[in-house]
Amino acid sequence: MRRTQPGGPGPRPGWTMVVPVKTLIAAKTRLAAAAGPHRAALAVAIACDTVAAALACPAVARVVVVTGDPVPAEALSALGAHVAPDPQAGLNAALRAGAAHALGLAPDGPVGALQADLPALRPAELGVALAAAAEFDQAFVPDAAEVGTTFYGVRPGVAFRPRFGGESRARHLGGGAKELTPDGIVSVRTDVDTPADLAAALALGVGPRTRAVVETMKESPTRETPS
Ligand SMILES: Nc1nc2c(ncn2[C@@H]2O[C@H](COP(=O)(O)OP(=O)(O)OP(=O)(O)O)[C@@H](O)[C@H]2O)c(=O)[nH]1
Ligand SMILES: C=C(OP(=O)(O)O)C(=O)O
Repeated sequence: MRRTQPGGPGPRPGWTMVVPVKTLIAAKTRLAAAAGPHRAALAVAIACDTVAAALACPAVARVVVVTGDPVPAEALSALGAHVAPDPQAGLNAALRAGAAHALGLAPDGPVGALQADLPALRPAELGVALAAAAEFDQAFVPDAAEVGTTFYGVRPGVAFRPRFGGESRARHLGGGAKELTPDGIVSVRTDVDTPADLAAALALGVGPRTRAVVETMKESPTRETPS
């Protein structure tokens, strides 16, 4: 989906959000025991709720999903995301490929990387984070545990240098990005990797797709989620 400025030609100014989505066979392994046969469906649902919330944020002009898997590619493209191929060289390479794709779509816009595992994401809270990020050349939002990162973004014209993976908060700080922890962005920081994270996101309120898969997990713990 390509949004245009009301009354004006060309792409709407605003953030291009790059969202990386792993091949499903390798996704959400820390939820394998909890999700059983629903693990892949849960990964897709979480990514869909994340992308739907990002697309509903007025500061976001478009979302570029980077994935090598046709299943999330189809589901996320149906929501209105662009899809770029995964170079299959790890998370940061995928994000850099997505950012290059983003610059092809909107050469003068800010570019952000957003994790795909934020099922409780609220568009207004993402808007607070993006407004704060726009004040700095490079900025990031640490995850709730203050170990990893859920968002990293750069102003137009600034080199996009994501340093995700493991203890990425420290690497983003070391790379000179401004850490953003304003009030009112808890949903931007609530990433879901473990069963405890999923419980925290459910307490906050997840999107409808994640909610539906979690309900199926409770009702049919051993039967695969119907597609
Ligand atoms: N396109 C792409 N996305 C990736 C890659 N590695 C990780 N991701 C995504 O980056 C985010 C963080 O990934 P991880 O925490 O490493 O993986 P996960 O599937 O969420 O969880 P675990 O399997 O439990 O580690 C998620 O949005 C993943 O889908 C990659 O090589 N390519
Ligand atoms: C990849 C990261 O996180 P996680 O593995 O916790 O999703 C990160 O925080 O950089």
